[in-house]
Amino acid sequence: MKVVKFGGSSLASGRQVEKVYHIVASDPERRIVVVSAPGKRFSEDIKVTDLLIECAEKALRGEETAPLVNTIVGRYKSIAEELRMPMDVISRITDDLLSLIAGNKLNPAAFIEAMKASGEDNNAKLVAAAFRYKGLDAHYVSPRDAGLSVSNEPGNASVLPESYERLARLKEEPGIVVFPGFFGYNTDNEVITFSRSGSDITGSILANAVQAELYENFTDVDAVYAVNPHIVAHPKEIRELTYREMRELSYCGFSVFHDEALIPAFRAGIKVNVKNTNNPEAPGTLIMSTRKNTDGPVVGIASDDKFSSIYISKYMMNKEIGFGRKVLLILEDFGLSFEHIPSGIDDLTVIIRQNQIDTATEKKVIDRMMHDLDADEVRIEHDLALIMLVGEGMRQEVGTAARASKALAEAKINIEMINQGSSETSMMFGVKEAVEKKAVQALYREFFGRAE
Ligand SMILES: Nc1ncnc2c1ncn2[C@@H]1O[C@H](COP(=O)(O)OP(=O)(O)O)[C@@H](O)[C@H]1O
Ligand SMILES: N[C@@H](CC(=O)OP(=O)(O)O)C(=O)O
Repeated sequence: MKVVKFGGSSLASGRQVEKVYHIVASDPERRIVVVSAPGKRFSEDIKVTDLLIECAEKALRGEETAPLVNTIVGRYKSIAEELRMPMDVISRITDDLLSLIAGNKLNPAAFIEAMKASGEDNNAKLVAAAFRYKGLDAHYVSPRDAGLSVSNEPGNASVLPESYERLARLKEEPGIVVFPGFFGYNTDNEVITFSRSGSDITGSILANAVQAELYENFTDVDAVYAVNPHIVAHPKEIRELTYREMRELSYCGFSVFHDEALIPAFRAGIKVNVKNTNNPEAPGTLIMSTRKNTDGPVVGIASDDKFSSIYISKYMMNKEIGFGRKVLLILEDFGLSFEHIPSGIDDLTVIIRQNQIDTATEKKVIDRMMHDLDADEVRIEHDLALIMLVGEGMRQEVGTAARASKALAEAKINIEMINQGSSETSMMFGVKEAVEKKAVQALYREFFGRAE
């Protein structure tokens, strides 16, 4: 049995749903189909999830929502029309959306969650109806009925371990199960979503639960490329990746597969195959525990922006037992999670995601650090980009850092900081956001040669 997930780009129009139908119908092992909400049909288009968030916010402010409801329902309707399906499913989707909007708004976060999740929920109903209409024995299954319980963290849920045993029963379902991605239910039976792009996570959880032979993740590119195709045109396709490599890469910008979606598949030893809905014959990228390393030290280069660094300097810091603990305690008190902490003898830098800290908190953090740590200097800088060189092969090969630094120096890029992960499968370079693309392009040339 295979679990197959189709992203928003694969379900954005009737033509796309038609392709999805053929992919599912062509392999009887494709028995569990996880779907996202309809995504973008062209680059300026708006994802249904974003339309739903806007609609929920308007409803909370008491503003007119009818035009947005029309646009959202119109997205589903145009899919059904393109497929020449009966329209009864569209009436049910319209009723569902209208009753959600008219529903309880006492808890605004819960209201937004339910609206957001309806994108996937209604699309699963539509896709199941489309499959049936085209002759497949398919039916929608609700995450509530299937027992997908998640932590009570709106927009950032994690699956609860007890879900797996219940979800394993999906194996026994007759025909093809169409399951909405992106959300589960908390213990109070309220809808809670994963973080954005989280339908990948649902697919991985189901693959683990039913012990699938493969988790196929269908998107709109032929493979995971060695670098973001928006930064380097026609980059090299990656054939094989380890779970660890993919997690590092997706955490730092490879948006093609969600970093949190690796863990459930990894725990059950299920291979993940990233494939293209528009070119299903292409082999795609296989993600697994180990791979033959024939590609040199670096398999991929990822980058992400909007990081801040908190620089802390204190003479003789190296001798002060408990200094690191005090720094971490301050971060914890302010609810700040950190990404990296490169350190020297008398200083250390904490890298955090910028969206966690506003100007007022920034001042409080600096004051608290100056006071509690008795620091000589505490300074916060913003607008940093992190670039990750990733590859299991780096462990065996000497000189990767030197090659990377030389490539950046030749491109006249100043390196703000360097950090090598203790697993030795990744190396991080911090640069100013303004030179992020140039830096990634220089590193790509160094490790992969010119793009075709
Ligand atoms: N290294 C990479 N390899 C492939 N695609 C990438 C990479 N980095 C970023 N992307 C982007 O990820 C997109 C696919 O992810 P996403 O839009 O979330 O798809 P879906 O709608 O299928 O969930 C690609 O179209 C591409 O623009
Ligand atoms: N629709 C949700 C969840 C998701 O996974 O979408 P996509 O497969 O289009 O990335 C989002 O936009 O976040």
